[in-house]
Formats: sequence, C-alpha cells, structure tokens
Amino acid sequence: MSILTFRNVSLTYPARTGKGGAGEKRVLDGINLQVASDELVAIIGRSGSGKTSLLNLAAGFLTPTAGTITVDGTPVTGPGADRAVVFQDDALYPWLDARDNIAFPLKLKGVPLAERRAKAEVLLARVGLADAGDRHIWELSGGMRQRVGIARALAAEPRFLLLDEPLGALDALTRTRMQDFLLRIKAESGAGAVLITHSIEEALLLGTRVVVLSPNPGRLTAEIEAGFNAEILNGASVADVKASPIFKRMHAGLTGLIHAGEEELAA
Ligand SMILES: Nc1ncnc2c1ncn2[C@@H]1O[C@H](COP(=O)(O)OP(=O)(O)OP(=O)(O)O)[C@@H](O)[C@H]1O
Repeated sequence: MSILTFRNVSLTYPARTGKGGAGEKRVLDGINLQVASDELVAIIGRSGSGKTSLLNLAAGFLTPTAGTITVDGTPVTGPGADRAVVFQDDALYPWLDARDNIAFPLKLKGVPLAERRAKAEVLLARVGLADAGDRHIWELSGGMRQRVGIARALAAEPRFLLLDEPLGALDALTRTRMQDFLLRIKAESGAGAVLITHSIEEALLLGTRVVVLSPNPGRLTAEIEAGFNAEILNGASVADVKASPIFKRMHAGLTGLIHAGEEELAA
C-alpha cells in the first residue's frame, strides 16, 4: 500500500513584474491530505481555487512554499516515475503512433525496444485498443486518445495517477463510458489516484472520497466519503446510482458547499 501525503502545504506564486504584473498570490494554504493506493480522491472547487496548482505540486512540477509532499515517506522534489499525470488535452506525441506513445515512458526508463513494444501491446489491449497500435494520434477519436494517454501513464507502473480533468473535453456520451473505464483501469492497476474535476457528478461517481477546495487562498473545507464507485465496480449502472436519493442528496450538499459565499462575492 502506497500513501501520498500533503502535510501543511502552502503555495504562493511570486509577484509578476512588467505590463499586466500582479503582486504575489497565496493560492494554497495549509493543505493536509492523504491518498492511499486503494483510493481515488476527487478534488472539486470553483474555478481558480487552486486545484491544478495542487496537482502540479504532487506531480513535482511546482515546489511548495511551505510544507511537504511525500510518497511513502520520501519527499517529492520533482517529477518521478512513481507519479503519472494525465491532462485534459491528452498531450500525446503526434509523430508517434499509439503503440509508441504508450511505450515512450519505458524508453525513458531504458527498457529495450522489444520489451517495451510487448508491454505496449498489453496496455493497448487493457484499454480496449488492441487493434489501434499502428494508428496515428490524429486518426483516433477524443475518447481513444484519452485511453492512449491513460495507458501511457500506466506504462511506468506509477504508484499514483494524477488526473487533471482527463475527461473534460469529451462529449457527454463518451465521458460516461470513459468514467466507467477509468474506474476499472484504476482498480486493475493498483495505483492510487487524485482526480481534479469540475463535475460534482463525476467526483461523486468516481471518488472514494470527495474533497472540496475553497478559494482565496485554497483550503480544504470539506471531505465526504462517496463510495458509489464501489457500487459501479460491483455492477450497478451509473444511471441507477445517479437516480438514487442518497446520490442526489450528496450532489445537492456539495453544490451548496462549493457555491457558498458566491452571493456575498457578487454583492
Ligand atoms: N504560474 C502562475 N503564476 C501566478 N498565478 C497563477 C499561476 N498559475 C495559476 N495562478 C493563479 O492561481 C490561482 C489558482 O489557479 P489554478 O489553475 O490552480 O486553479 P483551478 O482551481 O485549477 O482553476 P480552474 O478550475 O479554472 O482550472 C488562480 O487565481 C490563477 O490565476
């Protein structure tokens, strides 16, 4: 079991000088969060509350101004193969086919060609793209591209998947299918996951826990155990889960929490 830990993490972006400059900005304040490898923790919050900044800290793209982030007790000091990031725009390499995109992290690790190709084939099959390995990225649909992106993230067998709105650019039908897919692939991989999403519904469907980030500066202000993901993994239909009174109650509760204070801001 792996644990990703944020301990008293704060982040202040430095002041920007020149035209359009701004003073320094405290974006995250005193974040304490633990994510275990059997969990998918969904983070929701208003636009600008610091969700992507939080994920970028976990990825090691940013360094906290205060506090520490650790994976199994080892401080995060930069990007590493133990954490894989999936973005909304798949960020695949257009000059490589689907198979070589998936194999790319293995190349970085020095895995020999035949071995990484074989592993990519296994991953292609796991994400339902067994026949698409030779296809160029532009020949794939949005959902297929995200599957390749997720397979690529899994290639290096990370301990944690860091998912920044991975389904945000997909149409509603594809998104629903991909939610189910993401749950299953995450469970199979044994990796823990942090999911940033604008969708309260998606957070509730996929998250073992849902945490709310409130803005200015970003603080974790609420946390709920969801547990609907276990129902879906056990065969419950997404439609039935969404129609259940408890799901609707939690959805309404989270909506209230996220938008609390907006009226005062607008006034
Ligand atoms: N490099 C940066 N320098 C200065 N300020 C930044 C930088 N990156 C983000 N910010 C500011 O930090 C705040 C939080 O941004 P962040 O992207 O983390 O929020 P978010 O919750 O992910 O937003 P959204 O939901 O709109 O994607 C915003 O006010 C943003 O303008």
